[in-house]
Amino acid sequence: MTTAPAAAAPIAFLKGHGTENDFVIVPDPDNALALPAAAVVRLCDRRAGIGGDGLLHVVRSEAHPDARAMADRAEWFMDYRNADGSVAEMCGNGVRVFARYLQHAGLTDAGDLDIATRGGVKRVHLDKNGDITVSMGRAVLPGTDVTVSVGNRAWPARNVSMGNPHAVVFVEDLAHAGTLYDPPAFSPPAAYPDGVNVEFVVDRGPQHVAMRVHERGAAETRSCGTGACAVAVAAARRDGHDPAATGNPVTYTVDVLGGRLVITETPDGAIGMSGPAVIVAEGHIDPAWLGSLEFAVA
Ligand SMILES: N[C@@H](CCC[C@H](N)C(=O)O)C(=O)O
Repeated sequence: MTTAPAAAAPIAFLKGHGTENDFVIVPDPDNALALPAAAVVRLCDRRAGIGGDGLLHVVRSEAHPDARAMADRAEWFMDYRNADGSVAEMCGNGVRVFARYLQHAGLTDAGDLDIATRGGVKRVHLDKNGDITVSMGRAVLPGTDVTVSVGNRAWPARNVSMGNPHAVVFVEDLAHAGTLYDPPAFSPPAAYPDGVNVEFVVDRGPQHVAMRVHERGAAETRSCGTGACAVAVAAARRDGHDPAATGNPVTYTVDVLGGRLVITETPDGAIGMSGPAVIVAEGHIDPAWLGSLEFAVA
């Protein structure tokens, strides 16, 4: 008598977004799933898969080699992947959606929690008004001269690191960024050896700007949290605001295509970002489809 092989267990997923920067969420506390880049690409595919700008792999820090050293400070690790399957150091909207997932799953209460990321441990506050605030750490502004170009237009850009790389460009009109299907060109190449997220920014009013973004590993998205922080700091320096020099915090409102983020930099250089984060759906991934993708259980 032959025995049929045991059917693979369905794999749970959720879908969420923060200011319409959207993510496939895959809870996997014990890090039992192998998530090769090809599987991430198909899961994030908006036609053949679930669809998302990126994927949030939810793993206990002690179960992931990239996070084990942070396990005493943060129980959960955001193993973040871009839609093209690449790994990124940090995702500001992602960490807020990650916190919303932990709350939704009953794994944390309203209040403060620490989340491990490849960009270090981030403190997240679940506000009573429904927004989520994340302490993003400090921006680094290397001061290198960078040029960004789209078509026959070129602009000087401000190089800002939020753990991941950004080029912030002030433009007269957001339409000048074009369709943003393709990554904007930049020079010199050595400024961003691993690629870059590019933000195009216009003024809306005092300490109020609007931006579009081309995200490394995803194309144009409707929001980017680390990008909004980079934009707020670049705009503040352009406008002559430096909290470290004056001792006063500075707040910028950053409008993105998918909503609004509020960014505050305090005199110690720490940057806080507030905005909404929503879980919109949950379900199960068909294991046969996953099998056809060679998406394997480790
Ligand atoms: N959307 C994110 C940033 C995600 C990573 C980025 N594409 C990169 O490769 O650095 C955010 O909200 O910060």
